[in-house]
Amino acid sequence: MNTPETNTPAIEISDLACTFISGDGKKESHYTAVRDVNLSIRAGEFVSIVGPTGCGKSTILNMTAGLLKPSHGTIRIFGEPLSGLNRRAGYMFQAENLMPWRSALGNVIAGLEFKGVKKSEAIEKGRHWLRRVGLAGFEDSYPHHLSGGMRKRVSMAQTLIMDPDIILMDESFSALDIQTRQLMENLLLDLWSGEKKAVLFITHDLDEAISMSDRVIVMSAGPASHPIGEFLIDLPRPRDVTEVRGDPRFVSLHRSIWNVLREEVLKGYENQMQRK
Ligand SMILES: Nc1ncnc2c1ncn2[C@@H]1O[C@H](COP(=O)(O)OP(=O)(O)OP(=O)(O)O)[C@@H](O)[C@H]1O
Repeated sequence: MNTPETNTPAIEISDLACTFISGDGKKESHYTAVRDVNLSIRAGEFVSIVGPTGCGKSTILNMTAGLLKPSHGTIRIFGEPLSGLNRRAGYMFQAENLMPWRSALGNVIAGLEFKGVKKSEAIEKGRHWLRRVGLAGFEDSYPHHLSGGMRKRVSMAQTLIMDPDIILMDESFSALDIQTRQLMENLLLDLWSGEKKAVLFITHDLDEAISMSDRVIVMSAGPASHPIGEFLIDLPRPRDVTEVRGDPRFVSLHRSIWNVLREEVLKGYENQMQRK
């Protein structure tokens, strides 16, 4: 039987808007990046947001992380209105966020140490998570001795060791070469299938979105960007992100989503050029 907690959406975004105000006080300019955003993500669901460049994907993610305050609307996390940092979420950015002066193990356990977990317990958990991301034996290596893919694995362990109910990922793998990227995507799916966290995944890459997600949301071009399409990805799991791309259903989903996305991408470029 489901508990009330599992029936409640992990993330519920209602009438969300974000207007950026810039200027020096004498001359202000307002830019509404997103408006009328409504989105609900179940516990354990993997949802990707795709959209043209500058449509506000990161803005939505930052508001869901509690790093940016909405200008309008509400975000509920497991039913509770979000105010301040989203403490039920772990966040993985595109950029490197490892501390260069700490070893791989030191980086992985930093969050637990900050929370006051006993050192011996944190180390045991850290070793366990490094093993799970395929980095057993690299506990004492420093970030500058690790490849980009290995550093990403450390970041993943660093996020998952905190056991968040929600994982927020912003273009997390886009800086990696294609082979490493697909390895990381499969690793993430593998870990996710065991842990069943809610994942909100932002990407430019439609193939990546389809191959990983339960649902793909398409955003309109900005300003005042909002979801304009929602596609259920009914591909069987477990999935291999490379193999699934050859599935005829993948190809037909790709075509349907791209039909909606293509026009927005063109509009997005035009709008960006006009703002220059
Ligand atoms: N602090 C800010 N002040 C003013 N405008 C901003 C600010 N942050 C973002 N914007 C604008 O808001 C819009 C949405 O930005 P955001 O980074 O969320 O888009 P995105 O979809 O994640 O972009 P990309 O796909 O290129 O990463 C963009 O046009 C951006 O220029």
